[in-house]
This record gives sequence, C-alpha cells and structure tokens, in this order.
Amino acid sequence: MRSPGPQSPSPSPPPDPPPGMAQEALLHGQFAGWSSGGIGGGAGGGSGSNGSSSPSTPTGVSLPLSPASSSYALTLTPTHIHIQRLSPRPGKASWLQLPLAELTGCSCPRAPAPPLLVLYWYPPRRRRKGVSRRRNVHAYQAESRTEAEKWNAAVHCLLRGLDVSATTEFSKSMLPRPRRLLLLVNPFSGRGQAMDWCQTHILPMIREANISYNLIPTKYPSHARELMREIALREWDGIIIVSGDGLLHEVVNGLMDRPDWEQAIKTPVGILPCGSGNALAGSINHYAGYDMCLREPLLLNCCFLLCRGGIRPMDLVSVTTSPLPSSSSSNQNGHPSTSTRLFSFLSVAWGFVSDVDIESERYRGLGSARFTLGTLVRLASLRSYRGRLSYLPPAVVEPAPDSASQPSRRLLSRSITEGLEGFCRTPIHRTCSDMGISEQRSLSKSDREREREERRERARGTGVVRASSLAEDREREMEAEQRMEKMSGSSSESNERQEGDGNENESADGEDEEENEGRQKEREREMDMREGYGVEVGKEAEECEESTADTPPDPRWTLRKNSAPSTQLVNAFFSQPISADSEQDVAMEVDGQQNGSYFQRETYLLDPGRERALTISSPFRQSPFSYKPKLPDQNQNRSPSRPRPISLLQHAHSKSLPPKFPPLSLSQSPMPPSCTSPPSSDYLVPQPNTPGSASFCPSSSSSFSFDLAKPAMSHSSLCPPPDDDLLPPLDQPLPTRDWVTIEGDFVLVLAIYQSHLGADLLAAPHARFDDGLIHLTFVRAGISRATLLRLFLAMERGAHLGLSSPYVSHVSARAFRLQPLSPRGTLTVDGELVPYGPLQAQVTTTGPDDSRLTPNDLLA
Ligand SMILES: Nc1ncnc2c1ncn2[C@@H]1O[C@H](COP(=O)(O)OP(=O)(O)OP(=O)(O)O)[C@@H](O)[C@H]1O
Repeated sequence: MRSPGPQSPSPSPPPDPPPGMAQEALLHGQFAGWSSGGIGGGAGGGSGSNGSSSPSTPTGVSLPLSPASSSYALTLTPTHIHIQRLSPRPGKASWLQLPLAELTGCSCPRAPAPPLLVLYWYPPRRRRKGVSRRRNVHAYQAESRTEAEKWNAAVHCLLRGLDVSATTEFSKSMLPRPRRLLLLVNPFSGRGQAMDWCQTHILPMIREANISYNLIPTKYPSHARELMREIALREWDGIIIVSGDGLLHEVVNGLMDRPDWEQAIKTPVGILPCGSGNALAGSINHYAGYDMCLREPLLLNCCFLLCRGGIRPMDLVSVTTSPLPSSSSSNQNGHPSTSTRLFSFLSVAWGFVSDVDIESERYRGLGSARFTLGTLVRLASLRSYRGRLSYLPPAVVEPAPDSASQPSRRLLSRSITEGLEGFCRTPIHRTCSDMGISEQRSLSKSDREREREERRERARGTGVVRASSLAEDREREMEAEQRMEKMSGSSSESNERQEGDGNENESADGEDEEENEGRQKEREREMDMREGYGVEVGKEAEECEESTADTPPDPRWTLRKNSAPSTQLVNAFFSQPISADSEQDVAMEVDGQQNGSYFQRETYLLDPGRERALTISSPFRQSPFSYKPKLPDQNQNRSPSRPRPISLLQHAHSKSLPPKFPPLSLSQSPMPPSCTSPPSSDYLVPQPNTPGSASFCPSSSSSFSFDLAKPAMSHSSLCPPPDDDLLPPLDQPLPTRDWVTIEGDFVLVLAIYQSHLGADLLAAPHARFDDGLIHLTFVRAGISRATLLRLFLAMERGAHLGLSSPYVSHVSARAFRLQPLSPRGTLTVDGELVPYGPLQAQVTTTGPDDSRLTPNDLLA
C-alpha cells in the first residue's frame, strides 16, 4: 500500500473509476479485507449494524470479527472513499462509494490490535415514516500501522473540515484533539428511556466519532440549571442535553444566569431527543432536510448530526412573565412590582396547547402519544379564554404618498395586514374593518324582539354541557363562516358608498331587502348583548358555541392597530358605542390607559389544582366588535412619515430586523477546539467556578427587578442581560404605533420560533433557526372541534397554514404581549409552566449599538 502523489503513483490504479471519482485523489492504497461480511454483494470489507458481540478497541469502539480473504483498493477524495474489491470477485458490483457526509468517524485501534482502518458509516434508509440511519462498520487491514494511522488522520481531517490536498503529509500529529462534550441526561424524560438509549445508541456513536464526553444524570428538577451556573464552560466544546426540551430550557437559563452570560450563552448546546415532545429535535431534523420521524430514528438522525459537526446560531427569546406567586409584592398602587425574566428557545403557549402539555403529564408513560390523548381529551371539553394579544409585526411599511386619499377601510385593511408577511391566511382586515362599518345599520324592532326571545330560550340550557358531534360543530361553523363572508362583502360595499357621500344611512339606496334584514339582525344581536350581558364563568366552550351558533365570530373581537388610524376611520368607530365589556375589562382599560399599567387588579395566581372547571366563557365573546383607539403615545414622534416605534429608530437599519443579540449556538456538533485548550485528562470533570464577590449591577429598568440569576449575580461584577429594546416594562402600556392588538376569546395562542411544536407537529413551516421572528398562531373561540382537530392533523404535515377558517390566524412578529383576562389558565414557556398572568416576549437583540455578537469562536 502506498500513498498517492506525483512521486508515488498507485501500483494498482482502479481500471474503471466509478462515477464521481473525477476528483483529485488524496490517498490511494491497497488493503486486506477484515471480517467475513460484505455489503449487498458489493465491496465492503466488513460490516455490522450492531457491535455488541464484537471485540472493542481501547476506546470502547466495537470492531468486526475477523480477517477476510478479500483485498481492496481504497481511494480517498475530498468527498468520498471509493472502495474497489480486487479479489476474489472483481468486476461487477465490485465498487462501493462511501460518501464522507455519511460517515460519523473512523478509527485506528491501538496495538495489539492489527493495523486496521475502521470506518463508521450511517447511510440513510427510507422507511415507511421518515428516514432512518443504519449503522455499518467497514474495516480494512493496512500493510502497516503507520499506513493505517495516515489514513485515519486523513479521514479525520476531512471530517473536521480541515484544508488538505494531495500534497498533504497526513500523520497522527495532525489530528485535532478530540472534542469534549458534557452530556446531561434526564433519566425521567419521556418514557424514562434516556439512560438505556445512551448505552445502546448515543455513546457508541459518540465514541466512534472520537468525541470525549462526560455524562451527568440530573438528580432533580433545576439540577441542570444549577450546573450551568457553576461549571467552567471553557472546558467543554458543547453541552448536550439527552432529554426533552425542558432540560434544554434549564440549560439555556442556567447559562443566562451566569455573570458571564454574554460569553456563556455562546457555548454550543445540542439535544439528543429522549423526551415526549422533542420539538427542537424535530426542528433540527426538519432543517437538516430529513423527513419527519420519531423515537429512535429521530435520535439517530440527531446523534448523527451531532457527530458530524456544525454550529448554527439560534434565536433566543427574552420572556417576561408575571411575578412568581412567592415573590409577588405590591407597589404603592397595589400592583405587582416585580416580574420574572427568562429566556426561551422554542415557544410560549396559552390555552389549548399549554393545557394539553400540562394536563397530559399524567399520561407520560405513553411517550409522545400522551399529546394525542391529551388533545382528544381537551377537544372533548373545549375551553376558551378571554385575553388581549398585542404584537409587533416584523416590518413596517411606509404609507404610500397618496395614502391619505385612499378610502378609510382600505387604509385599515392595509395597516392591519402589513407585516403579516404572507403568514396570515385569514382575512383579518375583512373581519374587523368591515364589521365596524356594518354595525352602523339601522335595526328593526320586531327582529330585535325575536332575537331576544331566541336568546332567552337558548339561555335555559346554560350550565349544562351538551354533547355535540364534530359534524354538528362543523355545520355551525360553516354557517358562521358563510354569514361572515356575506357580511363582510356587504359591508365592504357600504363602506365604499359611505366614503363616497359621507352619509351613514345609505342602506335604502338600492340594496335588496334580504341583505338589509341580515344586517339588522346582526345589529339587533349586538344591541341585545350590550343590554343583557353578564359574565358567565365556568361554562365550556361548547355552550358558548351553542349560544352563538348564529352569530358570526368577528363582532366578539376587538382588533386594534395601535398606529393612529385615519380621521375618517376614527370617526366611523367613535360613532358607535364602545362594546359592553364587563366591569373588570373596563377597569383594565382604565388601568392600561390612564395609570399606564396593564396589571390586573387581581393577581392571577396559578392554581395547581386547576381542573376542568376552569373553563371560562367571557361576556366579551359575544360582545360587538369595537375599536378602541389608544391615546397617543407621549413619546411618539407624530410625523406620519415615521410609523416605526421609537425603540427601533435607535437601529441604523431600523426598517429591517434588528440584529440578534447573543444568538444561541445550536450545536449539531461542536466545532474543533482551540489549540490552547488543556489536555483532555484535565477537563473531563467540570470544575466549579470560583467567582469573586462583587456588587450586583442593577438593570436600567426601574419598573421592576428581574428575578434572574440571583445566585450568579450575587457574586458578579457584570451586568445582567440588558432590557428588551422593543418592549416597555410589563406594567407599562405598549407604544401606540405599529403594534396590533386583538382582544377577545381565544382557544389558543401559540408563539413559536422554531419549526416544530413536537417532533411530529410542523407548527411553523417557514421558521428558521435564526430568522429573528416569533411565529404566532391564534385560534379564536367559536371554532368547531372538527376544525380544531383538522388544524392539528394538518399541522403534522405543516399544511395547516392553508386551512381556511375565520377563527385561525397566523402572523409573524418581533415581539408580543399577552394579557390573559380569564382568571385561570396555563401558560408555558418551552413547555414549562410559568406564572399565569401578563407575559411579553421579544427576540433578543443587541440593543442600540447595533453590533451583532458573533457565535463564540472559542471552538473554531
Ligand atoms: N432527575 C430529575 N428528576 C425529576 N425531574 C427532572 C429531573 N431532571 C430534570 N427534570 C425535569 O423534568 C422535566 C421534564 O423534562 P424534559 O422536558 O426533558 O422531558 P419531557 O417533558 O419528557 O420532554 P418534552 O419537554 O420534549 O416533552 C423538566 O422540567 C426538568 O426540569
């Protein structure tokens, strides 16, 4: 066996090079086969999908069993290892190509083992559901140990992406030191298989990839967070979570707890899915281009990616939640004065999704099927929650020069839909702007009487949960959809007429009687609700659907675009009474607008014993559509040519997304370490930091203190993470410009920043690791069970964005605020329960200096 090169041509060049071998050969040589196996009648020297019965190398990597009588010619190119069988059966099927992209590693076992080159190949195999990888081990015996080590070094160099050529003298000394990973295993995640899967799948692959590791099983909740606050991060090339998303949430927040959080958060993290939901693993699998898969196939794909290497920056979202019940305190106004800040990599959920997540805990033994069961259970007793969702669309479109001359409805439509970036599949502009105008219609008294009677009859069933089939639900919803379509169409017409002559009472000018009657009925219903409203707490959504089956959904909603609407539009909305909100709601509005606070007078404490009875049906779900213009923001530049929030103006390129603040490096494998790293024997055990004591650097925000990283900050001289630049403190009103506010009854609100909500739920197909966007999906009350079920079924394929339902909306945002108005409910961040109450979030950014922090190059 000889090396290639101009001076040392191969003695036995392959007679018929296979396709793809046109590349320059880095090495070429002749090897003897090892083991009796072959691959598919091809040229494989040895193979085995499971090395459990095979002997092991000193590092624990298993080997094929025995020498084989065959001989092979191997050629290494920058992308492949070409293997040609020379004997005993040259000719047909004698070629095998191993793409380097499908190798996790190679090894050259130390003496007294023979001089072997062992290649670990994980080719993808298409299965019924998704692609899975199967382990193949190929071993070839070199003429000498030097030769085997040279090949081993060359393959490693290529796998690590080093720059090599045909003239490179490959040797053992070229090998970069093995990467070091800290594996944190939650033995209780998912179905409790994490430790087993470590032994059977994860550790063998990691050893084969020549990665050194230390494995720490977590002992209790928050153990990982505590570890992250203490360990010497420079000793590790990556922190790998062998668990579900919950443990990664702990790790991320542990890193942000540290005084050196700015550097710490750049430590690559990775996930090997052993949990129930495995949303981030599903996203990684998706972004890698693999088909959706679950369980072991998903684990193998993620483990393969981890071994292969590559670091991608990932969005980190700053979330401010209401105070923890234990830490809540009141200021002089009786409002809570502290909030909790945490960092999230995946999602915020309220309503259906968080309910299912938390309530399905009791079915944990089912693995990912727990969510299916939880979904069915929750569907059977569908709840809705009253709340207010505000969000900042990702881009602000400058108004056209001639916008002032455009009709007011068009203005509103455009202003609401701008920034939806193609994600909004439902006609929000139609459902709100048109409704507002249509409510100006005159009413027929007899219709009003009839409607009242009908409502009284329906009300007799109040308090009884009535069973209804999915088909019935769907029927009701279709009726509502049709009615809404009709309504918006007619109101659109009328609006245009109104703009033309400025006369509100034009309904007699040629419209047919039937249409008039329909509008009168709507108006009648609306009046009726204003008159007879009362809070009905504790009713299942089912009842509400029953009682509103004839009512289009939109009048129950308030959608506010906080940018100043045109005068025409304001007049149109002011000309009608504000919706008859409950007392509480009025109080909230007073708080929000006059006292500058969004806190409810009643702090919503999480009730762990909350059960089915928490179902809320608010009066607002049946209240008429109303537009509540906000008072102008005192700080806002009122020039119409500057529609962006003030905070954005600090950015040089304020029309585009602000630069990310420390992007979380998602390690599909850590990059090669720096040369200055200590020897491996020193770093396999994490050493706790010994930080000096120093004073806490207070946040610049005076509104509330962050309950963040108290242990770390108490001995830190460094500042805590900076304030959110897109959001005011949680107890302050949002900027009036550019924000969109929707108020009403929600079945769910989901904010997600990666593609998957679970390994088999493609919730945000357009999401990317670091797109700087929060993808919001919200479902309003009134949706039928059948449609909701269809939504989740379609989500498995990411096809739910095409689902046409007036109750479902998808928008993207840079920041949002969620204010639950129902007294009880569940809120989760990355699937973990957080205190129930107002919550806001934004993608982290660098702040005013506009400098994007690059991923940590410690590992480069
Ligand atoms: N040793 C432990 N004992 C009990 N709980 C633990 C332990 N280690 C971690 N935890 C906690 O278990 C919770 C659930 O873990 P994790 O999210 O990883 O699994 P999962 O819920 O099955 O997966 P997923 O979040 O993907 O559905 C986390 O909140 C974590 O803090």
